Amino acid sequence: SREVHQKLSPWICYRPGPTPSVVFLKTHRTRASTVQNLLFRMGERDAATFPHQGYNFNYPGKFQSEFVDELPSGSDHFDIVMTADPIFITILRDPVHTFGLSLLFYSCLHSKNPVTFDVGINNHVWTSSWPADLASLEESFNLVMIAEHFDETLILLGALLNLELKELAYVHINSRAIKDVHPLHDATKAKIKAWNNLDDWMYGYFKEIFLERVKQYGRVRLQREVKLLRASTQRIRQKCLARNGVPPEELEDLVRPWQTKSLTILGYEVHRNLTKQEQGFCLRMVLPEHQYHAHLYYQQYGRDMKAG
Ligand SMILES: Nc1ncnc2c1ncn2[C@@H]1O[C@H](COP(=O)(O)OS(=O)(=O)O)[C@@H](OP(=O)(O)O)[C@H]1O
Repeated sequence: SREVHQKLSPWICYRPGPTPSVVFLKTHRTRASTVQNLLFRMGERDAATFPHQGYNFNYPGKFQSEFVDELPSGSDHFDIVMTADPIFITILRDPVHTFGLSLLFYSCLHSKNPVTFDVGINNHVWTSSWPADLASLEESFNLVMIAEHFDETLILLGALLNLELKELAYVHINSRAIKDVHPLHDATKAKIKAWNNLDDWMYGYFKEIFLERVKQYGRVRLQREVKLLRASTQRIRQKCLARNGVPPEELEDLVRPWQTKSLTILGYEVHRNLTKQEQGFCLRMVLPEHQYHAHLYYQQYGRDMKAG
């Protein structure tokens, strides 16, 4: 909205050079909002165009380029959805941890193999086309991040998109309040795994590929860079954050995450004694996704996003 936009506008710093075109497939409860936040920051840096259709492109319907119905003047669907050689990225997490959470979050969610559904392959039963489907997914995606190795995959993302350490700094977006975190018993974990056998299989497949990528990159080099990333992120968090894990009622509208009926989602408060430039950076790092969408929309179209 205009208000969000006005509070955020001082930060923009375009970077010269070619700007990559990126497609990020956002899976559910996989730490994807945290990745999305840094991709939004990168897009702003590059004055990129973002497609919008509400907040979620009609999910759980399939994505269609026609959804991107409001285009900046002078562009057409082809420009926006099909730019040459986009970089495809997604993130997966062990289904044991995402499954129950997804159901709590989205009552409309497909109840079996929700992540397989998210990536667009048959999520009901194993069919003989499954191995080929996975292979073609692997071919389509330049990087499948693995949430359990978040910082390691972030380094791979940084290498792919040519991002600096500062641009990879993050806070955990969409964290649940501790009262809403219930550890699972082993028997429940086994049941979830069996119920979501396709998600589990896909996760295992891409985890192997990730480990292979790590080998190619160089384990020692990766660990060294992860250490640097953690130190830099730590410094940035100290500089930016006045408070972590703040309940919604104590946050101003700008930084209050969207809440669900069953879960409390926590947010962050940014220090007040920052320069305008620093404040622009720090606010963006903690900005919940709805506010960030609204800001990008306003920036692109010069008007507020329609409700709904
Ligand atoms: N970097 C990093 N490390 C560890 N955990 C992280 C990280 N980033 C996000 N999170 C946790 O990811 C959960 C939210 O996932 P999503 O952003 O995919 O959720 S959503 O579907 O978009 O709502 C949510 O998990 P829970 O707090 O367990 O619910 C976030 O706290």
